[in-house]
Amino acid sequence: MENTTLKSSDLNFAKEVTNHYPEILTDEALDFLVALHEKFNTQRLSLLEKREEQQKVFDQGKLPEFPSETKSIREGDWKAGEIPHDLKDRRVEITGPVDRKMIINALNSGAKTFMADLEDSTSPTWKNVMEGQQNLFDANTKTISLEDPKRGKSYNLKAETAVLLVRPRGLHLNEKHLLINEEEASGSLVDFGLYVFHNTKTMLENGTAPYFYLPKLEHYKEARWWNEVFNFAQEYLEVPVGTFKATVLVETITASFQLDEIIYELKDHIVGLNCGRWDYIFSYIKKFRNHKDFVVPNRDQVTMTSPFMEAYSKLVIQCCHKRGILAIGGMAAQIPIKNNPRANEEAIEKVRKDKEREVKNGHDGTWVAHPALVEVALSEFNKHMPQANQLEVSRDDVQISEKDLVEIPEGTVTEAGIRKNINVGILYTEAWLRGYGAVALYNLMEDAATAEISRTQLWQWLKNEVILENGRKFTMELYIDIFEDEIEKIITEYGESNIKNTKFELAFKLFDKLVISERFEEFLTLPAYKHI
Ligand SMILES: CC(=O)SCCNC(=O)CCNC(=O)[C@H](O)C(C)(C)COP(=O)(O)OP(=O)(O)OC[C@H]1O[C@@H](n2cnc3c(N)ncnc32)[C@H](O)[C@@H]1OP(=O)(O)O
Ligand SMILES: O=CC(=O)O
Ligand SMILES: [Mg+2]
Repeated sequence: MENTTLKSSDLNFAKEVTNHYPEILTDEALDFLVALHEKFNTQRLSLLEKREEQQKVFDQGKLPEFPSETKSIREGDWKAGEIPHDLKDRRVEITGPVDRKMIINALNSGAKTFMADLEDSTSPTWKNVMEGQQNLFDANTKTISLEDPKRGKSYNLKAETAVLLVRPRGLHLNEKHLLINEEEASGSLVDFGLYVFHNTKTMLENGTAPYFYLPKLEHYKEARWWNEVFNFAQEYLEVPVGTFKATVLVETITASFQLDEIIYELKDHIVGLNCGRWDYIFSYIKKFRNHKDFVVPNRDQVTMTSPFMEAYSKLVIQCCHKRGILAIGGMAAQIPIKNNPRANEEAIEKVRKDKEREVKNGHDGTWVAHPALVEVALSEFNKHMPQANQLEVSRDDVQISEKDLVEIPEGTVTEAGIRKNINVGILYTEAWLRGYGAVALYNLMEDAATAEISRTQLWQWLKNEVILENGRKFTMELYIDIFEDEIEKIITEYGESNIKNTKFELAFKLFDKLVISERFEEFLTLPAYKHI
């Protein structure tokens, strides 16, 4: 174990913390968080600064390139380490927040694996984060259960459950309720640290191990940081290097240019890459937002068959299989539609087609957002992939260039698209402020990544005063007109008196500021986090 100079007495709770969750925040666990913070927080902050420097380069009109300094890694003949037995077949992965009921439902859903999410689909209130850790602990000790007396329902684990993976928060998010040496802790390190501290022993006894999804990486040096965090934690907890496993989300445009490098940095721990399509679209718009003539059409016109999205997903498959790891697909946003069988059938058909495309392209697995979609995805993967995975599919036929990865999708920007972005963005922000990180809106799953697309598009269209399909220019005046109109609609729908019991007033202000500010906010959750 390494010597540290900070002690747990250097850790304080923010004054608004009233529940210290003594079973989760034990003295020993806090010592571990302090050690992680001391060793890795400064590096985390400097990686975030590097992101800002990179943005300045993009703002000058530059585009990403395959890095010259790592050519030998890209061209080298090497493979990542072994995939453990319980991660070899990941044909259907269900995802969802760390809510107690949803954890039980997801583990029982029939999916091969379950990604318990402290990121895109969790609003990181102190309660959500701490209770989430308790729920994960209870899931691993198989003691998790829940009674819902109002609905007369009991929730218990089935004999056979999905393999558990956990997604900690991204590097950009602080945990403001924990102050270490007067600095806010890192959300990533708190989520990761508490999880491995409390669960490693039990998981190893159960024949599995702590498995992670690592979100929003922008550079291979961020993968290196995570690798060092894994190594440090494994040594601290006295388990062998390579015990923990990671699947990295490829959900930033810059990561696509460094796939081999990311795998290489994490090669003792990595078992897969995943196409996080929603954040990827967000990142694409965000990074090139200041490029001349860069306009991405309405959100619903950007799909997995848009050339830049197709290029990226195929490159992920090719690169993963070359290095012996799994290429997991992404999330179709459709969820089951109650009380409208025809619309439901259409939604399910969209999911089916998406999964068919993924498996035929060579993906080894995919994501679903809802238990009722497990069967749809399973049957597509079973049909086209009878074996556990398709690592043998090399996709050497695919040649993806730097240009292919950034090709601007064709389409239109419409007033309806603007209205939808405002409406969905506000509804999501309001829910997030109340502690809900994933919601169903207009029969689609919305979470932080999809909401980011909405507000980033508005910012970018407004800044560039794009010409809409109807020939009008999207000026500030037009934005204000539409925004006020959309607010009116929400107020009418909810009723003046009900609005007072919601977070809409704050959501209106926050969302409007995100859109009209001269300075682009890197993540909408950063200003919103001040309010939860
Ligand atoms: C871009 C990305 O990062 S994608 C990954 C992150 N996002 C997600 O994981 C979103 C996951 N999905 C969800 O959170 C939910 O499906 C929502 C919020 C979209 C819709 O949830 P609901 O409105 O509760 O849906 P619905 O009423 O149809 O749920 C029916 C049942 O399924 C359960 N359920 C729904 N989705 C899930 C899920 N993902 N995992 C586990 N259980 C679920 C509900 O809890 C409910 O259970 P119950 O019958 O025992 O009460
Ligand atoms: O995290 C997944 C995404 O699509 O974003
Ligand atoms: Mg994401």
